[in-house]
Amino acid sequence: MSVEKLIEVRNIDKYFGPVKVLNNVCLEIYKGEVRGLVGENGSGKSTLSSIIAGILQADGGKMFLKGNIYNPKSMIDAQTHGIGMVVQELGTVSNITVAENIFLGKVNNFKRFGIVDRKKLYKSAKEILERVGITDIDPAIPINFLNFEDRKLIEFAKVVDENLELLILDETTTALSQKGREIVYDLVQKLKSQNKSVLLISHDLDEIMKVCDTLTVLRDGNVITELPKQEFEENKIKQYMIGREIKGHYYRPDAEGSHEEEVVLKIKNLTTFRGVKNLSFEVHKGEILGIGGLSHCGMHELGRALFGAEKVLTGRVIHCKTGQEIKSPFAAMKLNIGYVSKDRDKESLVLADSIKNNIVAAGYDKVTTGKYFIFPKTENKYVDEQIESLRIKCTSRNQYVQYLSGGNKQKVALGKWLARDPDILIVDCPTRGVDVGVKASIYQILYQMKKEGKTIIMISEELPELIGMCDRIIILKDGRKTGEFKRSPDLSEANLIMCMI
Ligand SMILES: Nc1ncnc2c1ncn2[C@@H]1O[C@H](COP(=O)(O)OP(=O)(O)OP(=O)(O)O)[C@@H](O)[C@H]1O
Repeated sequence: MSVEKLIEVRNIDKYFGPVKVLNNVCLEIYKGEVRGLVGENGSGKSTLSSIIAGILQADGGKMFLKGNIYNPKSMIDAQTHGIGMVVQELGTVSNITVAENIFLGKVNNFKRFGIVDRKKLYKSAKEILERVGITDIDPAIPINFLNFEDRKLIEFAKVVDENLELLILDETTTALSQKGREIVYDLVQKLKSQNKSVLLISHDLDEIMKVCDTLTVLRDGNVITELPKQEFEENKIKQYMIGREIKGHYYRPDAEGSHEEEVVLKIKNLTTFRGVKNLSFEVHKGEILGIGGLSHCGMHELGRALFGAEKVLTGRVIHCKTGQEIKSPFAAMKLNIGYVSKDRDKESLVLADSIKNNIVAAGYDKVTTGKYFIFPKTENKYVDEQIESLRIKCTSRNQYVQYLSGGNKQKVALGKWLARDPDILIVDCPTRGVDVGVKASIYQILYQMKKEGKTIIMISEELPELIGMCDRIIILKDGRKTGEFKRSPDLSEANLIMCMI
């Protein structure tokens, strides 16, 4: 890290309507520095980084880039100044190719005699992909063919060009599996060695402590402290973030697995259109079953198939109590099965609607009195219980979900199903983007559900979460089961990884 200052953010204020979300924020990033930015959900991290990346404009304060006033009017303007950001949710455009996404707005540069030279376009895109370490994605395919993780990686390729001086990563790694994360960490190291800078937003404190040189903690829009690497200490950082100590167990406290005898779901020779290949297993009442693996292992498709939302080629998912086959989300919901998708903005939430309507959407039968009546009081209580227990940071239950921070959106996606109290809950990356305090509460809620005899199927890319919470873990590779582990104090990440690669 050099002593040359790249960017200085001085006394930045930001309001959304009457609400002040950044208050007099100051931040400096030096050349070759990897700076972490942490804070609770809704503390202002994305807002601050969006201002630096030209996506939002500040209401007060100044920014300087290499000593000169810096006031980007748009993301493209920021990029021409060497500042690129990978946003929290999907930043790619559907229905066009990977290459067209990479060269969005610049495809005309590949025109010869009025026609786009596709060969040249794909070749250039391939070079860019390789530059960031992505070798297995064909630039000519429509981006819709890729899963969430690969689409996220394409965004890296888009922002990392020779011009880049500061790369901002907003909660990107939690959307990635281990392989994707390694690509990102390698890239961060490469940029650092070239004296370029990185601003890394993450709720994964292990990652922050490993990757960053310095750290800024935000709370309620205020900078609480700045720490150099030698002062990084997990508990201290958590305390700065949430202003109190996290007491009790983070994961569940018991060391041995347990569940009832009763089998609630039977999966028989399941093969889906994408991902899953000839998979058979059973899930029990009162069990937390973990499903893990690398990004393309089929675990996300499996989650969708268990909820009847994925095209099944052969095999069956059977609800044992009724003997019914689960063939659609409607059938699954009638059997009191819930599902939280990894792709929360597209599959779990209606962004242009209120928190209240999103949470009630899965539970109309729970708030209806008699056959037809919904009393506002009952409905509001149903929603407010989730807002309180998950500490959803919002102006009111009527606030539109699109105006919530990423982590708070995730809480709404989860609250929608927790409120319904399902007998079987399938959660795909349940704590993605959620801060450490709420993460602990979510784990407690899931453990409590298990103790009440509910079944939870937890699909996760976070191995500590699987080890910490599950009674049993199934590992998939190329859509097939390659390992199965019972809960044990001796179980390590290395045991699981052996079956993943
Ligand atoms: N467009 C918007 N309109 C109104 N309020 C907004 C808007 N965008 C963000 N907010 C609010 O600003 C506050 C800060 O949000 P921000 O996304 O910066 O938080 P964050 O620290 O990045 O959170 P997370 O860890 O959950 O991603 C939140 O209370 C959020 O609801």
